[in-house]
Amino acid sequence: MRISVIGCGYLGAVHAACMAELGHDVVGIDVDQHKVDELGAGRAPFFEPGLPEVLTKALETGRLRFTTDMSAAAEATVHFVAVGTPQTKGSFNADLTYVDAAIDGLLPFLSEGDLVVGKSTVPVGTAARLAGLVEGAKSGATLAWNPEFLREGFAVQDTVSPDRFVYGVPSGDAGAAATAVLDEVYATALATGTPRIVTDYATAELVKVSANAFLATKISFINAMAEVAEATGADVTQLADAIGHDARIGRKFLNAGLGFGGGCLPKDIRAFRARGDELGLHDTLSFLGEVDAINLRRRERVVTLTRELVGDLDGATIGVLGLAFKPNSDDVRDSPALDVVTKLVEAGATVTAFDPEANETATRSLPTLTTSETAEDAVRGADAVLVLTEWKEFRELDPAAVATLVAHKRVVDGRNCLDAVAWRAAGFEVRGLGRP
Ligand SMILES: NC(=O)c1ccc[n+]([C@@H]2O[C@H](COP(=O)([O-])OP(=O)(O)OC[C@H]3O[C@@H](n4cnc5c(N)ncnc54)[C@H](O)[C@@H]3O)[C@@H](O)[C@H]2O)c1
Ligand SMILES: O=c1ccn([C@@H]2O[C@H](COP(=O)(O)OP(=O)(O)O[C@H]3O[C@H](CO)[C@@H](O)[C@H](O)[C@H]3O)[C@@H](O)[C@H]2O)c(=O)[nH]1
Repeated sequence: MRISVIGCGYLGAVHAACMAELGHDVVGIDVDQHKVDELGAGRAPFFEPGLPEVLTKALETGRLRFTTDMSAAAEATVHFVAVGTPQTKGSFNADLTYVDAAIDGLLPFLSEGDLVVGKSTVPVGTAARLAGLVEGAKSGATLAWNPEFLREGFAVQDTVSPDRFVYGVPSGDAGAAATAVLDEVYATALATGTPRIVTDYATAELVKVSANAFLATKISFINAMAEVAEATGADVTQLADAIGHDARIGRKFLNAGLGFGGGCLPKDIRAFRARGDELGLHDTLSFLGEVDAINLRRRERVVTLTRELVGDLDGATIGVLGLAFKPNSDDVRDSPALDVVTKLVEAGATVTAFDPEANETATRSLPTLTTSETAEDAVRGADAVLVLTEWKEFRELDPAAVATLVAHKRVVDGRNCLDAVAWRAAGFEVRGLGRP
C-alpha cells in the first residue's frame, strides 16, 4: 500500500520505517528539515534500539523516503498522523495545534477513497471534530483513529507485533471500508493472531488514555506503598513481589522508585483530567491528580534522602547516573532524573551527570547541566552517588571500583535497581525508595 506518515518523531519515524519493512511504500513527512535529512540518510535522530537497522534496510529497498513537502502525501492513499500532542504551557490540556496543522496541511492532497488515520494521543472528541473536516473536504476521504501503544526502547518490536490493534472508525459502509484498509496495512501482524478491536472514535480515543492512566495509577499505587513502607520500616520491593504473584494484580509496572516520566504518561493523565473537567467529570477523574502528586513527591524524596546523606546540599558534590526518563531511550521529556538534578542544583549542589545516551538531549533541555563522558567521571570525588535511570551498565557497576573513585561512600538508588547487599559490603551507605 502507499502510505504517508505525517510527523516523524519518536512515534512517526518508527512507524514509517516499520511500515516500509512490512512491504508498504512509505513517505515520511515532517516540518523539521534536520530530522528529515537525518532519517533520509539512514540515521535515527534519537536513540531507539533496532531503529537504525530497520531504517537502513527500508531505505535500501527504495520503499521509504522522507521529505518536508506535504504534497508528497498525494502519492499515498493511507495517511498516518503522528504529530505531537504535548501539554499546553500553563494548563493541563493537550495542545492540539500540531494535529490541527497536520490535518489542514493534508486536506488539499487527499483523493477520493483515501484514509486518514490518527495515531497521536488526543482528548476524546477530537476525532469526531476532525472527521467533520476530512469528510467536509471535497476529497471523499475517511478518518479513522488508531491509537498507538508502543513503548520507547521497544518501539520497533511493539510496532511490528503489538499486543492489540484498536481501530476507531465511523459507522456504516465508511467504517467497514476503513477497517478493510487497516487490515491490509497490518496484515502481517493480524496473520499471527494479534487481536483487533473495531470500535467508534470515542472508545478508541479513550482506550489509549485509559491505558496510560491505568499504568500511571499502578506505578503511583506502588509508590504510595513505598511511602507507607518508609513510615513503617517495611520493604516495598518484597511487597511488590508478594502482591505481584496474584495473577489478578501482576508484577509488571510495580517497580517503586523515582516514578514515571516521559513524553506520554505525565501529560496524558493531565490532559485526561482536563478533558474530564470539560465533560463535567471533575470528581470522576480527580484521582489522577493524586496519581500525579504521588509521582512528583518521589522526586522530592530523592532530594531529601540525598540531603540526609550529605548533611547540607549547598556545596555538596553529587554524581548522577542516568538522565533519560527510562533506560534504552535518550528521551528526557518530563524526566524525573532531570527534575532531581535541577532541584539539587537549586539547593546549591555541584552535579556531574552521565547517561549512556541522553547527555545530549538533557543538555539541550537544561543548558547549564554538566555531563561527563563516563560513569566513572561522574562519580569521581562525589559526596554521594545517585542512580536515577536503571541502565544495565549502572546495575552492573562494581561497588568496590566505585568506592575507589568517590569522596564519600554514599549511594541513593532512585530506581531500586542496585544490589544493596553488595554495595553495603563495599562500605557504602545505601538509601533506596520504600526500602529499609
Ligand atoms: N513517543 C511514544 O512512545 C508514543 C507512543 C504512543 C503514542 N504517542 C503519541 O504520538 C504522538 C507523537 O509523539 P512523539 O513522541 O512521536 O512526539 P515527537 O515530538 O517526537 O514527534 C512529533 C513530530 O511531529 C512533527 N510535526 C509537528 N507538526 C507537524 C506538521 N504540521 N507536519 C508534519 N510534522 C509535524 C515534529 O517536527 C516532530 O518531529 C503524541 O500524540 C504522543 O502522545 C507517542
Ligand atoms: O514499574 C514501573 C514501570 C515504569 N516506570 C516508569 O514509568 C515511565 C514510563 O515507562 P513506560 O510505560 O515503559 O514508557 P513509555 O515509553 O513512556 O510508554 C508508555 O507511554 C506510551 C505513550 O503513550 C504508551 O504507548 C506505552 O504503552 C506506555 O507504556 C518511565 O519513567 C518508567 O521509569 C516505573 O517507575 N515503574
